[in-house]
Amino acid sequence: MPVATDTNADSSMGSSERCTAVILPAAGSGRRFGAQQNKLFADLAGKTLWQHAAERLSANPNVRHLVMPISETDRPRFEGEFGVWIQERGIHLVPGGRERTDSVRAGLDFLRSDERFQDVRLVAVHDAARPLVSDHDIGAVIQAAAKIGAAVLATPVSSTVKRRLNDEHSISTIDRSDLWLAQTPQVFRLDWLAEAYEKHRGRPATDDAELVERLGRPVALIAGSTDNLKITHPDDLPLAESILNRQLHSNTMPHAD
Ligand SMILES: Nc1ccn([C@@H]2O[C@H](COP(=O)(O)OP(=O)(O)OP(=O)(O)O)[C@@H](O)[C@H]2O)c(=O)n1
Ligand SMILES: C[C@](O)(CO)[C@H](O)COP(=O)(O)O
Repeated sequence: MPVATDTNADSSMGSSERCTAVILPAAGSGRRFGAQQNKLFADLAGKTLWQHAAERLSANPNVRHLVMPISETDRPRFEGEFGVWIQERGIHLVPGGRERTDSVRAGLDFLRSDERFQDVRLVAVHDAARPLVSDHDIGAVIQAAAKIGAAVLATPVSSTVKRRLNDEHSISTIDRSDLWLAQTPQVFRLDWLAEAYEKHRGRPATDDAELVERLGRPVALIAGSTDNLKITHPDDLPLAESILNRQLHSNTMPHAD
């Protein structure tokens, strides 16, 4: 599969064909982060992680709707402490599920069940735990999906990859030359993602692209940035703070003439 690093999107494709709804899965438990609360409520430069993610996706001109699957445990906090913020941005809260795919399915079912969203052609699924995705990368993956039907952001593997065999001291090395680390947003034609979830019978999948791959559909790989990290472990938060400082600083630095 060729890797598109800069999509020359089909400019003839009108904005209506790129009308995008975002599903922002936020219903996880943050087990690996180890906090008392859902890691998505962690503070990053004065805003929570999920708010950074929601704002960045909403800033793309193709994004018309945002649906956020949440856990019922967190619902009082989302509706209380953040209720006005959510309402002002027209974010729709839906009950998430046990697995990430259950939460995405819930968001997808909500989009497909309501005529308010009949203009949607593309669905962008983005982890609420990825607060630092860039405008450029969001635009690139949406444009690629508008052209190809499906696209994911990813970064090439830059370290040697080892597989641990049965004996803990036995390992093997995997050829990394065509290996990429998938990120989100992952963007799909609505009908492709709907078909993928209709045919999904619970076989584990750690991302949504895998479900669309199982249909045999093309999925473009769009080279993204390592800045777009997923906050998974406690050490990821200070790393995100330094990345955000750099992003903010570079945006405000006067351009050298
Ligand atoms: N049942 C689930 C599981 C995950 N997610 C969301 O999917 C994204 C990526 O998942 P991950 O980073 O694994 O978050 P958690 O599942 O919360 O983390 P952990 O596996 O450590 O519990 C997160 O925004 C998370 O909230 C979700 O909406 N529903
Ligand atoms: C979807 C994803 O972010 C792509 O890398 C990743 O698979 C999510 O994994 P998680 O264990 O649900 O965080």
